[in-house]
Amino acid sequence: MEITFYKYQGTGNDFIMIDNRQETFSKNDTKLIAKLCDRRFGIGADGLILLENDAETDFKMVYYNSDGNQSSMCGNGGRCLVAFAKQLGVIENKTTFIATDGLHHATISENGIVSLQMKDVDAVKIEEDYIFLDTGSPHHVQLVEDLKNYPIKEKGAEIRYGNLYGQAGSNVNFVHQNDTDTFSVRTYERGVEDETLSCGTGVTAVAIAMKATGRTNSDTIKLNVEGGKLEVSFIEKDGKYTDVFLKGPATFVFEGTVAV
Ligand SMILES: N[C@@H](CCC[C@H](N)C(=O)O)C(=O)O
Repeated sequence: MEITFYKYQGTGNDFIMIDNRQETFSKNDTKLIAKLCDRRFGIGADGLILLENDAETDFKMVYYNSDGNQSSMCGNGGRCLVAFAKQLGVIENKTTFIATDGLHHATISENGIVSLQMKDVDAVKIEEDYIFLDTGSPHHVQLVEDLKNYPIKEKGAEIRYGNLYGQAGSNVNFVHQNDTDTFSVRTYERGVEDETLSCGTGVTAVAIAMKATGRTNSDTIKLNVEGGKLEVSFIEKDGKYTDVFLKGPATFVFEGTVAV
């Protein structure tokens, strides 16, 4: 059997997109999904995303990490899925879709910039040397001195598999402040078990964490990631974050078919 797939990337976080509105894809085949994401034996990607029909919204998002397991919300993947939905003709320039963490509203510009509304954040756990919050996926955030040379995979895995986060683990974001409203971020991603070039829920967590700890007074924050630039904006009132938007490019790379 052959399946048609579309490869997208959002600031270097890359995904296999599949139109599963006919529900023909083997959704529970963890080994197949991991093989499709494998960068030597498969197509290669940080994750795989299914676009499915939904009775109440434009479409449903189903997200898998490259380990083949279904996971929590993917911000860059959500942005790429909006662009994919437009390419398929499912939407024009705005949409509401459902994902594992609830409803998401989004717009896409003519030049492929997607602004995705993320879930509200009511709880930010501030510790002495790190911050933890959930932006649709769990994120550990900590500032480091020399981000450029920091051992991301080694230190990220220590935290991800350490005692802090138990069986579920967490994504881990290492941060450097560049100026009053700009930060550089490198992310170790749970379920990829390596550094990715960008993580959308991760930079959203960093932006909120930097506001919550007084590192910035801005409500629109620029994030430099290894694969490009993203922007996060929000409304903060009494430690609650609403109208949270993740904005940046979502790019179609190629279309193909693969034997499964
Ligand atoms: N790259 C994603 C995050 C995907 C989910 C994450 N790896 C997890 O399992 O929590 C993003 O852009 O948010």
